[in-house]
Amino acid sequence: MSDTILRFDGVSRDFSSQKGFFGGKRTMRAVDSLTLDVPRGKVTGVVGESGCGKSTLARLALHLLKPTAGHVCFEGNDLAGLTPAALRRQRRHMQMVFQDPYSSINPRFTIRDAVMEPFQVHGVRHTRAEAKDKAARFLEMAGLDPQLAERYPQQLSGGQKQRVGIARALALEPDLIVLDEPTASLDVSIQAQIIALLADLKTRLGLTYLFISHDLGLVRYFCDRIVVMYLGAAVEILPSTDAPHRHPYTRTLMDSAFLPDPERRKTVTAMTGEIPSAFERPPGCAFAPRCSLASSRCYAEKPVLLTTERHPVACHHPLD
Ligand SMILES: Nc1ncnc2c1ncn2[C@@H]1O[C@H](COP(=O)(O)OP(=O)(O)OP(=O)(O)O)[C@@H](O)[C@H]1O
Repeated sequence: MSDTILRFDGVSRDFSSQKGFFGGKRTMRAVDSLTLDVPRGKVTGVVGESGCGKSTLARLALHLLKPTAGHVCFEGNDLAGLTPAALRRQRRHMQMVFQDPYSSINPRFTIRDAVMEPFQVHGVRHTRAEAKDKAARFLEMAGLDPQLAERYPQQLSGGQKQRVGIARALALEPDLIVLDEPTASLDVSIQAQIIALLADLKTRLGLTYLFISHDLGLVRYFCDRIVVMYLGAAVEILPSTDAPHRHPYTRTLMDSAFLPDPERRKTVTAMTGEIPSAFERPPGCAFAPRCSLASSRCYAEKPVLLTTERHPVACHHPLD
């Protein structure tokens, strides 16, 4: 079995939109030539400012979106090359937890129906009694009293709803779970409980997580490695949470986070300048207009993600 469960190989994703009332279509690149291995059994965090392509990456991972270019391979299989039936079989092994799990669930479903729905969608045959038993087991695994199964989502708190979202993701016994801002809409204390639950499930079930978040403190706490994205591209892949930041963007981003530990707290640096438009990408480094180290080369030549002696970084002038 390969150490890599999921691989993005030169993946790009474009979106088109109408330009003005009489204008033609114009295209923006939300994910740009991304090559990334997601190692089995680890938590890979994806961070970056709003609009940098994190959610698009999450959807590409599960083939909820098709890449415009490149390949997304799960367990070595290019998802775009699978028949619909084979893709459905693969999807059983890869699930997603959304920020708001109930945005995609029928509000007239009971909690039990919501947890059992993946069995129907994926054609997993169970008698009603077996399905009920399984739903109770997964609710318990997600830290919920199975007695809640008869209730409706609107009768649950935010944290309980997210636990139902997690139970639903577990129902098909996946290997990979993509977590797209799973705690972003929860209170801090509930957030901590959900993260503790996810950490426990990962150990117990040997899961792999792709964890999308804009919360840098949380990513540093929960993830084994961190992918830093900027305008659709991975600019640095930190192999551990204490690895030195070599891309000027990573350093500014990390320094702009508020750290609870006063020992580790640095002077907070605000990110200045605007992110270039994804409709009109600059020819060189997309971070150059905001970077104090930018040279003429940075404006002219796009840096590629190269594995230096330390770890992959896409910068002409990486920091020591
Ligand atoms: N379906 C779509 N149609 C057109 N543009 C889209 C679509 N989905 C995403 N985009 C655009 O792609 C870019 C990346 O969006 P994405 O949601 O992936 O970013 P993000 O990093 O997850 O942002 P946030 O943290 O705010 O959720 C944005 O400019 C967004 O407007």
